[in-house]
Amino acid sequence: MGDIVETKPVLYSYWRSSCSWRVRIALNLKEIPYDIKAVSLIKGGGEQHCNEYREVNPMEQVPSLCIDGHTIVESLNIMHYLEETRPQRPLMPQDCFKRAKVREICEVIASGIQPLQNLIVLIYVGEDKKKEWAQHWITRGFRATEKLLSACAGKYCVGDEITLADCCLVPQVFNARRFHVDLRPFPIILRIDRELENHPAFRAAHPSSQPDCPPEVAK
Ligand SMILES: O=C(O)/C=C\C(=O)CC(=O)CC(=O)O
Repeated sequence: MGDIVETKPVLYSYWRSSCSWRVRIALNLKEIPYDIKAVSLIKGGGEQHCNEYREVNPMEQVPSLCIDGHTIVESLNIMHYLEETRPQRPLMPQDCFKRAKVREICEVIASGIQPLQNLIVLIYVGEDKKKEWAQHWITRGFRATEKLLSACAGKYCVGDEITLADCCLVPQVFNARRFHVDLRPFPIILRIDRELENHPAFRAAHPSSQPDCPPEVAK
């Protein structure tokens, strides 16, 4: 035994946060055991805004991951760190062009869609307009995603292996349904989502399987 104490990673997570969900999928796929510290984004105006959590994540958002003695924020960054430090069950292809395709889908979702329908943005947009707003930006982004997937999808987003792109896609489809986006124009997105819905790593990461999921919503 050395004097390094291996502690389990801790994920600051909220059951319904699509960005926390991406990281939960990646951790599960790589079979990395972790503990969850639930941060309620709604209780008392949001626990993410309290002083203690701002020290963890100055953006006052989830997820944050404490791992290897460090705290890391931003979901894509966390997933790439996991990929670089835990090469088991790779979530990036070997081929450079395919890697670019994975990052492309991830960016379209994580930069081009999700931030526009994020809780802080919807609060700013206001109760009256928020549904139409979210539908507009998700539909616009999914049009691009569907087009990109038509060139690179196999069984999953990029080829026939599960990648970080799939970790981003599935939670965004859930959000689209939450805002009643018409998904019929997006058959490839729907097919990949269906392909993954019963995968154990995806099921275990689902909002309804989370310790902080309200009992009336949990399955
Ligand atoms: O209404 C709530 O329960 C509060 C927050 C969320 O679900 C999460 C988000 O707004 C961001 C997202 O996951 O895209």
